[in-house]
Amino acid sequence: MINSLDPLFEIVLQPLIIWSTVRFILLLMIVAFIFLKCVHRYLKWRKFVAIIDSIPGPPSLGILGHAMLVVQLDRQQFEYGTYVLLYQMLSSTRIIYGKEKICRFWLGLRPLVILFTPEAIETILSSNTLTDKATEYNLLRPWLGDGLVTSNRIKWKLRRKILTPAFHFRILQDFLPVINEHADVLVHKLANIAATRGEIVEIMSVMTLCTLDVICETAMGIKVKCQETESEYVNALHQVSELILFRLCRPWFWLDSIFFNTPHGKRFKRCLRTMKEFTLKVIKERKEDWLRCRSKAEDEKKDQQSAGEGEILKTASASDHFFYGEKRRLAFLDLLLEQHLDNDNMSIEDVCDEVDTFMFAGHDTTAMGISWTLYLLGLHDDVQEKLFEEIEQITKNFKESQNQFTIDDIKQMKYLDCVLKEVQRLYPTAPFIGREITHDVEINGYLIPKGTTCGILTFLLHRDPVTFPKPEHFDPDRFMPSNCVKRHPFAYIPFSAGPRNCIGQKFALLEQKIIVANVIKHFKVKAIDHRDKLVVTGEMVLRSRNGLRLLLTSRNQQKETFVNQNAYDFGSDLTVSKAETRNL
Ligand code: HEM
Repeated sequence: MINSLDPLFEIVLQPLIIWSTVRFILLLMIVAFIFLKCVHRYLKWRKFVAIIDSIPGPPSLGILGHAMLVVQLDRQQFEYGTYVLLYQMLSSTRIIYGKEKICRFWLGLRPLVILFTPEAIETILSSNTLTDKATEYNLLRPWLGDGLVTSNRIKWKLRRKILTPAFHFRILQDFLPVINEHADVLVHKLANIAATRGEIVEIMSVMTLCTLDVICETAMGIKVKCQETESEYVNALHQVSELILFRLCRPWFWLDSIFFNTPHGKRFKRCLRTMKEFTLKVIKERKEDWLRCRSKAEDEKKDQQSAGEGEILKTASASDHFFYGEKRRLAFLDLLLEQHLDNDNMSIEDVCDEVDTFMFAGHDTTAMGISWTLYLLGLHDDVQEKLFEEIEQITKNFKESQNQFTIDDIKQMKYLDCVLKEVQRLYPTAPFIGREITHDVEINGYLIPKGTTCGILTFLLHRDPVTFPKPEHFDPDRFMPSNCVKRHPFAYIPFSAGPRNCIGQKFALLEQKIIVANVIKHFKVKAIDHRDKLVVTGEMVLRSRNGLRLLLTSRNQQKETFVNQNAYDFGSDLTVSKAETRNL
């Protein structure tokens, strides 16, 4: 019997047994490999946690990190939201960790290292290899996609190269009439509000609409008249920025599949749709103009070619008609469209990402810069009067037909320059700059390992009592050239520094100067609330959650004919902001 099974055993069963054994050994090896990999990962993670925990910071709760703090703060039901409390806690980091000059937190499994001294910040910002934005910026991606603020590495480098010419001084100079025009509309609007509303104005909401008008017409080449009609875009923008912060401090909402199925996520999507519709409209209108002008230029070219070679030289100006036009204006959006339509360097999605990015970065920032400036001027009468004298001195020399500030006038606004700088010191529009640590670095004797988020708090940096004695004191003279000589180059960085500094800073200064000069020329401003009454919070930009209220008085009632002039129609409802202070 056994003998009859032998061939069967040899032919069928033996290979089966061998194969099963091999499979078992292979499986064992795979399991052992996965196990060892997990152990390796775990040991690596333990080492990483040990390194991070050697940096001074509050004790945390394992994988929840400091997220439990958010849950505890949520229970306080603070009127202006948990994020405000968190921000105020971060802003007091120096009180506890001032000696160590560094502090770390855990956002779930992500370590966040906070820096607030010039030397430490220089190490990060001056590096050509640490240019990636922090992973947390990914929360902006559903909105800003891969635009200049959020993109990294090759994409960012290429975009930065393409977009830099749009902010050339010669081009900015051509924007002066547009900025002056919108400042004029603003002055009329403020006069109207003052006349019909008992003169108290919440300035942030008014200013946001003005700067949105400016960015749309200068950078996008489109008149949107936000100052004269209500803007759904601005309301949606406020909600989106609040929701991003809501999400940021709750790591359990970082997964899209979870967040977008919550009521907050659904509201985020609705607001995003409103904003995208607005930017798409802007792009569509300009693209149609662009195509119309291009075909017109091509027709002219053909006509001139058939007329003879001598005429061909003229074609350049014909095709440039649109870009430079009679007013010599090259909108930033045209540059994008040129890359999209002519050079195939950008898809239409890329254009949308950049438009969304610049619409946001180009208006909310300057709106806050101007609002904080007017607010602080409203608290410091002496500074306001000195500034008014400077402006008077300039306008006294206006030629007879001149009613706008020119580039030479702006160059003379030296005191205003100091005022704007001091405002950005105390209330930096961008209060937080985040970088991804992509290779180990050493700061203040502590190793910051790859995979850490580095947070630069300009709000704290600018309050360093060594660099800025009596840091809470508002004193524009700090920025007189002779007082800046010995200052560390990274002690004051409202526009960031190094390769990823603000591309729009010259634009921002120009716009802020023209608008502030126009307002102060026409009104005396007085702040209603003292600084300790403000609920200051570092959202995407630094704002006061309970507003910045100003009392406006016309400087010369007799001369001011605009008050009841109705030169501009602002609609029946002058309530321009529906800023929601939802308790997130
Ligand atoms: C008072 C006004 C402004 C302030 C204080 C400001 C500040 C800043 C800061 C601090 C950064 C670096 C952010 C980071 O690294 O996370 C930045 C980047 C940027 N800003 Fe501004 N900004 C202002 C106005 C503007 C304007 C008017 C525009 C456009 C017209 C603009 C466009 C940008 C862009 C595109 C970036 C990203 C640059 C890059 O990563 O290469 N900003 N800004």
